[in-house]
Amino acid sequence: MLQKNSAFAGVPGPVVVIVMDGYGIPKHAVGSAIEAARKPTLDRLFARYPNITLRAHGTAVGMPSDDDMGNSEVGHNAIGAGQVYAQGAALVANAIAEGTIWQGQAWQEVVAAAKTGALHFIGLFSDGNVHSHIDHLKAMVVQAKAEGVKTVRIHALLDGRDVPETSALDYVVPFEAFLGEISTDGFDARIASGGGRQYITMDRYDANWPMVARGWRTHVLGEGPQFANATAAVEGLRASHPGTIDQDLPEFVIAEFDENGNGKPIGTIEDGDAVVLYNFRGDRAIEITRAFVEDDFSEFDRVRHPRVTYAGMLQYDGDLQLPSRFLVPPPAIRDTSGEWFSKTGLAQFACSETQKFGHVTYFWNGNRSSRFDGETWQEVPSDVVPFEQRPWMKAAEITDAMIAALQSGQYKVLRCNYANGDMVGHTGNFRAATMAIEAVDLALGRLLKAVDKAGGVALVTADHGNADEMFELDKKTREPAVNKDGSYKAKTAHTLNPVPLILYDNVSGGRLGLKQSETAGLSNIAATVANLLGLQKHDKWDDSLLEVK
Ligand SMILES: O=C(O)[C@@H](CO)OP(=O)(O)O
Ligand SMILES: [Mn+2]
Ligand SMILES: [Mn+2]
Repeated sequence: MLQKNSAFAGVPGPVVVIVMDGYGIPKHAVGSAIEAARKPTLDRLFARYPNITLRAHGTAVGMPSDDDMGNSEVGHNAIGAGQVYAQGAALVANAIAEGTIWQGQAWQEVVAAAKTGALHFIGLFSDGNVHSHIDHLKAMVVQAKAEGVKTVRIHALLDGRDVPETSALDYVVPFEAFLGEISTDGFDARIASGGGRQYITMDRYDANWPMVARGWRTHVLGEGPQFANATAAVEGLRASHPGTIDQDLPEFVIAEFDENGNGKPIGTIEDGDAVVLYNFRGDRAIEITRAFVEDDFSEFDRVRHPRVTYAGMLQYDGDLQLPSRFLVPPPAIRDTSGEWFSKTGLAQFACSETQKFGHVTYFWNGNRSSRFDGETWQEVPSDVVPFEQRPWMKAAEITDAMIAALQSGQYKVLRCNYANGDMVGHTGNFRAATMAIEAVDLALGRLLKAVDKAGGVALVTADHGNADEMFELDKKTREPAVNKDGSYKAKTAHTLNPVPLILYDNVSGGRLGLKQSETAGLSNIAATVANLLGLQKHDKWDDSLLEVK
């Protein structure tokens, strides 16, 4: 149980944490959908309520370096756990640098299997470091050759979401050159299939299984438009789908062609092969993993289920042991706020729409898929549409659910995530992103009234930036980069900007404030919530930011 706090007895009503996904504090007005949005509620909050900025990227959230942007996994892990752990990106990089990954049983089993079959790598093909890093893939290909593997096939998911929106060839061309150079002495490594990450394979939270089914048919069955290599595939698909950015490109299969032009896929996945999913982040890795490892599987018709030695880069879900074979142990996130509020007997409510549902549940609770006692989780089904067409997403419905939960009087701690700023920010559509922020603002206005009625307070924050920077920045000046024709290049990725923390409090009579410090970050939120509840923080949690006058 968390102990009572002598400095402050706690607010009368509940404490609500509101995460505006992808809402950073912009450095430039130009290109910021947040600056451009009409947002009277947020303007009022910033003007009248205590607010500070929090670090939400780099080492402050357990990423390898401060050049790494934040993301939902590390952000929600830090908020929920109140602590910073070295995250997947850092753990894998270290395991490779120190060579421990090669000594592990999982890698050895993969290599053993691949000596008779082929070794397949499936994953996000960029250096975004949100789900994966291409350097990890490269290191594994080199090591596989050194350990006597003969055939490597790569199934490359084009990014354009954590890296510039049409940058696929910046990765594919040098990588195919590297594979060409290393394919000597009987070693044969090639890209065998791929497609846009938002079109195949990398769905999350059961939002769109047909996406995973398309990935399966592409990678495993070798079905799809055929090309001679991945460079030709990207060029060909761009020509046939003008204006489509990398993340949305359709699937492709690499084939060898006979003299009649009939193509035979070079890398279907067969019995006896080994498969490594080299993404370290779990949300978008779980569904395709299930398709490989489950005997009894009904999400889609696999047509053929090859018996393979399957390994994840990490274990993506510790509760479900998914997958059972993994190359690097995941961060052992313990003593989360969800667990300790539960042990203290507080009823908790978590809500978001499908796209972010796991963020406020699974990531929040330290990559744990089961509930703690006293937790209620409510999912609002997301639309399956390009989100620039519906920038309001489910903000209204999430708000309805939160208001109902507040009115029920059942919950002492509530949390929700508004997906809009992030999901629409990722489309690169400035106008839609502006509307996304306006939708969140409208929702917030309604939700905060219900917080007042319940005698509670809210912490309004975000997990990382996105909509705050909708144009690529010049690498040197860090200002929005201008194309030759004076236009800007759309940016789809997260940002390195800090995020707000606003204390919406109409109950303490102005006694409560927030401490700004240079190190204040997302991991300070859990202790702040505890203090607002009149409780001391857990020893493991980073300090509270609450000031009591
Ligand atoms: O869409 C995703 O998978 C990531 C970007 O790669 O975004 P977020 O971390 O906000 O979920
Ligand atoms: Mn996010
Ligand atoms: Mn995002």
